[in-house]
Amino acid sequence: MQKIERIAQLRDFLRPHRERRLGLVPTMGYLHEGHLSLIRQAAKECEQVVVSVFVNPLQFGPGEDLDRYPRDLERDQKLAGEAGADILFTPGVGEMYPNGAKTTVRITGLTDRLCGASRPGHFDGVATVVSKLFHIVEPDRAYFGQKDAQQVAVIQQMVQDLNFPVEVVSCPTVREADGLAMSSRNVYLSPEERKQAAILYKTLREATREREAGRLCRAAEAVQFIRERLEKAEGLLIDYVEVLSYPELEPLDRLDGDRSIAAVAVRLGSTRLIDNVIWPQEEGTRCTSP
Ligand SMILES: Nc1ncnc2c1ncn2[C@@H]1O[C@H](COP(=O)(O)OP(=O)(O)OP(=O)(O)O)[C@@H](O)[C@H]1O
Ligand SMILES: CC(C)(CO)[C@@H](O)C(=O)[O-]
Ligand code: BAL
Repeated sequence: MQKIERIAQLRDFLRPHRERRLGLVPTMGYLHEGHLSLIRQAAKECEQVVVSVFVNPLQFGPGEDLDRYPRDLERDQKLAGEAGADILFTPGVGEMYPNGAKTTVRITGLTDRLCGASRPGHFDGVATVVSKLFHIVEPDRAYFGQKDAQQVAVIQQMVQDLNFPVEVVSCPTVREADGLAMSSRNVYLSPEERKQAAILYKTLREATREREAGRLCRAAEAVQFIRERLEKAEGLLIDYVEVLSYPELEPLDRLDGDRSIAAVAVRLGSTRLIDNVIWPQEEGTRCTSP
């Protein structure tokens, strides 16, 4: 496993191996089983795997947790290597944005809702850095987690619109034993908040069961069902609860037609957590540009 910090060095390293199928797993580091599942999937499908670790300042808003975002490159290198990564790409901010960030990639529409609405500019930052990573690495496949379902939809749209020759693979959300979606930010939770956090997936699962039993037929009913339960949880502040079409993220009436997403974002103390389920339930998707 090679750790590379410089873009030019990464390109030199990859150049002689361009005939090999190359997988990219973009991350912000502090790796956990969720990330490792993406790396293992990439290693299964690709002959060479690049994992990027870059805490991208562009996707953090003012007052967000850029400065305290957890970091441990040494541990990331060990875990990524064990999971099957060949290269850990760890550029600094100056390497990625030597001129500041004068060029921005913006996907409209899809980014108006959910985290796009509650974190203005977030997806501009994500799309900009992911398009840079696609240009730098030129992967055949790129792996993302369904935990960040809106991010997957946004990247798929970007790949189609900008004709990136890359297949976007979305992988199922990996969860703790009590159902909490793994996230680097879970380390911010106090022991009490950590217990409370299980309510997110518990509620989404209950809603899924109700929908499958035919007792939740409309998006508005599902939103109300989820909201009512989350509102009862002590110390938890709802950012959003939405049920939309997926991946279009358009408002929906009935739930028995198109694929939909039930997505939630909450605050527990100083920690913002997100989770979602896709209805009908599925195990990740694949999408290539036309
Ligand atoms: N629990 C998980 N299961 C599957 N994929 C995940 C999980 N958590 C993160 N990922 C995916 O890993 C990639 C890198 O995510 P990131 O480094 O932001 O991790 P994170 O744990 O989601 O951190 P954050 O706390 O910032 O949400 C993204 O594609 C993300 O969707
Ligand atoms: C895709 C990503 C690595 C871009 O910074 C980030 O948004 C993330 O970790 O999900
Ligand atoms: N996993 C999404 C990255 C972010 O929250 O900034």
